[in-house]
Amino acid sequence: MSAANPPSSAKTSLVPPPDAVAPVRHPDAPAPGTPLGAHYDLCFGCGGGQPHGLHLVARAGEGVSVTAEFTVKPAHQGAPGLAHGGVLTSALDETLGSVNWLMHVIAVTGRLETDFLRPVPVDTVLHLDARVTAVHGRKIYSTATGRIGGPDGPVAVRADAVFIEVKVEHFIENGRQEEIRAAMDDPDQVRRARAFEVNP
Ligand SMILES: CCCCCCCCCCCC(=O)SCCNC(=O)CCNC(=O)[C@H](O)C(C)(C)COP(=O)(O)OP(=O)(O)OC[C@H]1O[C@@H](n2cnc3c(N)ncnc32)[C@H](O)[C@@H]1OP(=O)(O)O
Repeated sequence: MSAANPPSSAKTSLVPPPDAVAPVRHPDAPAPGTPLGAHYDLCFGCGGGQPHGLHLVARAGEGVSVTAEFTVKPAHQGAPGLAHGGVLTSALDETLGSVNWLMHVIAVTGRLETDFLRPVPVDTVLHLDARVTAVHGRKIYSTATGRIGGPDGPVAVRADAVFIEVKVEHFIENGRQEEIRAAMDDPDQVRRARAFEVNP
């Protein structure tokens, strides 16, 4: 194994360590049922201004959980008439990313493992559900499902993930300046806060 392709190890395990703690919903988190809106207008997952994006719509759930819907469009195909697996993983990633906001924590995906259980045809609405299961230091352990045929339909995809809490500097130091400036100037205060402040 080369250094450029390090092996996964216990450090990247998706199983929380024994001394992990339960996630805590921030007192100012939006009430269950409240739409979360996009954290960034050009986000591939949730941004309304991203013509090639998923336009996923997420809502706060109970505790540290969210629900979301994503409609598979013809642009999302892999096999003829079926959603591309990477697109479905993106929908899971976006849903899992949005749930961290209920703790008012900024975090990025460290590891994401997806199970594909059923094919998902074009025009299907994928009903997503994500929740944080445990927190250990900066590591946030979470899980998500995507169902078809309705919110209580069969599970088509599922994922487990570890997100890593980061400071806002993560984006400022690594992102492109023109997009960072545009996001900071966003007149939508909630969206600007979700992108750049932990405790607005
Ligand atoms: C503006 C929009 C806002 C809102 C943002 C919302 C965005 C939503 C979009 C969906 C989400 C995405 O796709 S986010 C984009 C995709 N992800 C990324 O680009 C992340 C790229 N990776 C990185 O930048 C880095 O590797 C980090 C930040 C993840 C970790 O680097 P670091 O900060 O130096 O931290 P490090 O010391 O290495 O590790 C800290 C702890 O995390 C553990 N850890 C580190 N990497 C992993 C890993 N892959 N899997 C498991 N665990 C890991 C370590 O073992 C350690 O545990 P211990 O020793 O403490 O026990």
